[in-house]
Parts: sequence; C-alpha cells; structure tokens
Amino acid sequence: MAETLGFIGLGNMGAPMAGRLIDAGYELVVHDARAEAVAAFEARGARRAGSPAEVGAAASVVLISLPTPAIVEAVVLGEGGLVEGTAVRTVVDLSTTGPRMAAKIGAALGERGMVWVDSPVSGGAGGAKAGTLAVMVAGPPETCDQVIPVLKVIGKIFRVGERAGMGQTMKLVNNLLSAASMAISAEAVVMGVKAGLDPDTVIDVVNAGSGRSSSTLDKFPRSILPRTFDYGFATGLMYKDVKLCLDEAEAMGLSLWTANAVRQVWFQALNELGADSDFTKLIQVAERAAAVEVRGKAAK
Ligand SMILES: NC(=O)c1ccc[n+]([C@@H]2O[C@H](COP(=O)([O-])OP(=O)(O)OC[C@H]3O[C@@H](n4cnc5c(N)ncnc54)[C@H](O)[C@@H]3O)[C@@H](O)[C@H]2O)c1
Repeated sequence: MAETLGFIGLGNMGAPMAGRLIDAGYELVVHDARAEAVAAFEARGARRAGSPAEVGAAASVVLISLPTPAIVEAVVLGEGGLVEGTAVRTVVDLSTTGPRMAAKIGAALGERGMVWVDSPVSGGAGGAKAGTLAVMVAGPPETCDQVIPVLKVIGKIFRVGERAGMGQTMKLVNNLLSAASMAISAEAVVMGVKAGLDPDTVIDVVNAGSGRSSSTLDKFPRSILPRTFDYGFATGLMYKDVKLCLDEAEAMGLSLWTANAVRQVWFQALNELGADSDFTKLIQVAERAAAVEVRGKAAK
C-alpha cells in the first residue's frame, strides 16, 4: 500500500510540491484554508481533511507550506491544530518560518514526543513544479533519513544541521541575497533603459557578464520583460523574509547595513504594490521614480 502523507498549505509552492508527491505515488490527506485549493486535489485522488487536527489524525508524516510564522504556529499548535491528531509523529516545515519560531515549535513538539524537521525550500513555483528546489533540511539525523526520500521528490537535498532553525537560517541567508539582487537589478536596469538602452540587450549582456544573478537570469526574462508579473511569490512574503533575517541579525548583535537598505526597498514596495502583488512588480516602483517603462520581448 502506498504511504499516506499529510500536506497542509496548497498555495503557489504547496500545490506543485503536493502534486509531485501524488505523481510519485504517495497518498495525500490535504488541508488548506481555501476550499478551491483542496477541491483541486480531491479531483486528483487526495483525501480532504477539514482541519489540521484531522490531517494529524490521518498521517504520521505531515508536510506544511504556509505563509507566515504566526500561521505556521497556529496551524501546528493552535486550537484544532496538527498536534491534536493522534497519528502524527513527524512534521516537515517547508515554509519560511524563521529560526526562532522553528526552535519554539520544535521544542513544543519534542515535549509531545513528535519531531519537527525544519526544511525550507528555494527555487520558486517553477522549481517546485519541476522538482528542482534547493531543500535545506535540519533535524535529528534518523528522522531526516526517514523523510529525505519524500523530499527528494521536490528537489535537491542539503543537510544543513541537526537543530530546528538551522534550515531557516540557511533560507534567510539565501533570501536576503535574492531580495537584494531583485532590488538592485530593478534599479540598474531602469537606469540603463532611461539612458536609452534596449531592455532585452541589457539583460542579455548582464547575463553574459559579471552582473548576472537569479533575478536577471530568471525573473527578468520570465516575468518582468514580458510584463506578465506571474512569478508566483508575493511581495508581502519577500518583505517577511528580509525582516526575519534582520531580526535574527539584530538578535545576534550584527548590523547588516546593505540588508537594511534592502528592507527599506521592500517596505516601499509593500506600501506601493500591496502584500499580495507578485514580487517581480518591484520594477514598477523603480519605473515610477524614473518615469520610464522596462518592456522587453515575451519569455522564450
Ligand atoms: N512562492 C515562492 O516562490 C516561495 C519560494 C520558497 C519559499 N516560499 C515560502 O513558502 C511558504 C508558502 O509560500 P507560497 O508562495 O506558496 O504562499 P501562498 O500564499 O501562495 O500559499 C499559502 C497557502 O496556505 C494557505 N493558508 C493560509 N493560512 C492558512 C491556514 N490558517 N490554514 C490552512 N491553510 C492556510 C493559503 O490558502 C494558501 O493556499 C511561505 O512561507 C513562503 O515564504 C515561497
């Protein structure tokens, strides 16, 4: 019989990850606050659970992909939460939750004889669909050994530590760089276009030169130049990640000067674009300031 897994949070990342698990032969018990997201998975043979506790009653290993640390905490430890289920033993958090929340929930689960595997991911909705995410796994080695065959379905595994929170720290390091590269790429490309350069040429040259980054290699050609703005990552979540990173740095007594400037850029984007906007719309903030539009060819 196929192994049953729980999955909570079927959004931009959760849906393609859960979809790959179904395709790989796992049986899923799913839950999401959005009924339509659950219905789409029922149509693919998954079982619906009415609450996180119901998921915890049906599966010993449960994966979660939820927006914010507060939501993760409520879904796992709150009323009707995952830990109320009698079957659940291992919870794998694929969300960006921050190291302190990961440690807090990990400790709370430990008191109940359960294990928290801190396992954030990077690579976007496209990477989730293709199974090419970077998966940053931290937790007790024997539990990690048990869940890694499942996680291999969604991406490449990096074991980054044995303590809940170490995966999160790795993820915040990665996303600080991602947030910074989007911010500076938007400014730089807008400046070049304002001076008369062709946007496609700018990106082609940068990608053949030393200025390239995941923003210029992926986000510009896929979402910004064709102006589809459909990368699948929300501005509010990008801001959350930068803020979590700076909160951690401050707790460590570190002053991250560039990161503080990056936070301000994303705070401005949050106010101008709204939390739910696609994060590649950041270009529009720079465009407004420069009174110019970056419009290239459609993605190939
Ligand atoms: N989108 C990306 O490119 C990306 C990449 C890597 C990591 N992440 C991280 O992964 C996590 C999920 O991101 P996403 O982009 O898929 O977000 P999303 O908003 O698209 O999806 C979150 C899902 O959680 C559901 N949800 C929210 N509150 C809930 C609750 N209380 N109970 C049950 N379901 C609830 C929502 O309905 C939604 O389907 C976040 O922590 C994010 O930072 C996102």
